[in-house]
Amino acid sequence: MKVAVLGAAGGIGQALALLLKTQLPAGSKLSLYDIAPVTPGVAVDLSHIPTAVEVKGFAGEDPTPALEGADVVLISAGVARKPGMDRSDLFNINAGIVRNLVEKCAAACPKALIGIITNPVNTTVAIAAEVLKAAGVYDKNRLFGVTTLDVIRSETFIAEAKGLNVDDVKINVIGGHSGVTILPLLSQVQGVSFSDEEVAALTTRIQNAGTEVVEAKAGGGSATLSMGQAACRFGLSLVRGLQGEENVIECAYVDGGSEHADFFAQPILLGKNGVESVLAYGEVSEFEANARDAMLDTLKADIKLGVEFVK
Ligand SMILES: NC(=O)C1=CN([C@@H]2O[C@H](COP(=O)(O)OP(=O)(O)OC[C@H]3O[C@@H](n4cnc5c(N)ncnc54)[C@H](O)[C@@H]3O)[C@@H](O)[C@H]2O)C=CC1
Ligand SMILES: O=C([O-])CC(=O)C(=O)O
Repeated sequence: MKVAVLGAAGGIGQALALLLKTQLPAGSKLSLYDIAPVTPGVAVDLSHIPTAVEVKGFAGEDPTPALEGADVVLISAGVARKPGMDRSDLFNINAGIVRNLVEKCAAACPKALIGIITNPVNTTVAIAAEVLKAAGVYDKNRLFGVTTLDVIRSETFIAEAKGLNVDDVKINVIGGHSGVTILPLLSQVQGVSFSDEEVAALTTRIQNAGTEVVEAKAGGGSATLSMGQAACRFGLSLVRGLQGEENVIECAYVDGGSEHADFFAQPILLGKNGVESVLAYGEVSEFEANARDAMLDTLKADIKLGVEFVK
């Protein structure tokens, strides 16, 4: 199994690479690419950790050598937010970066599962899809917006608020990955109930959790370590699915035939070809149904921006 990380010298990339070096199955290959010249050195550094995962690092303008033979590509290349910015403010720079990198994926590893971390995810995933379509290699089951950070934050905040063992907390987070488009389905969490006030407060905290980190880092970037953990969880789930493991389920932002929008985050069953099936997200409360319906104009506009950027 070969996993490539694009943006590997960055805050997320380095954390993710470390976790993958220590957690990928024995015999895996880890391929690190970034425009930053330090990247081969990041790989040398990681290569001294005694695990049966081979690491190689690549820098420069062309990611192709890093991508050849890749089964999974995780993309965190691009710029991150500073206080006062929205994720959509990253579009001007990150749209072109994602377009160019996915063009290289289409040529070098057209069958790879591609996970997009770079913001604004609601839009960059649509860009990636259009690029893959233009190259004639689009398979909707192989492209994912990584929204796992919203899931792990929800698990953490719910466990804290309710005094639960965090390992026992499971939740679906649907929609997209910014502001009101992030919708944790708190009504479905087993073994616990929330007052209306708690639902409102927890939902808002989960939606604003990225900003919480951006403000706390005070100009030094956005979530990197928790995102590294989230991307590792998601990447390992992709690998487990590819290896034929059963019942591997994650929420992700996919082109899954949703009635709500062309791309929508919801639970998916992973398998040997990426998305094995898109799962229903189940019953929702009135609060959640209203929040879901209210987000759709924003989500659809974010998607349209990405489609038009490529066309
Ligand atoms: N999906 C999600 O839940 C989350 C997404 N993000 C997003 O992830 C992205 C990366 O964040 P950080 O790692 O904190 O940023 P960072 O600035 O620490 O790292 C970004 C890396 O991308 C590299 N890069 C820039 N252009 C490139 C190109 N054309 N090819 C290859 N590498 C290139 C840079 O050299 C840098 O090493 C941001 O857009 C951020 O908003 C951040 C947190 C959560
Ligand atoms: O908020 C940001 O800019 C980074 C991000 O997507 C998150 O932490 O969820």
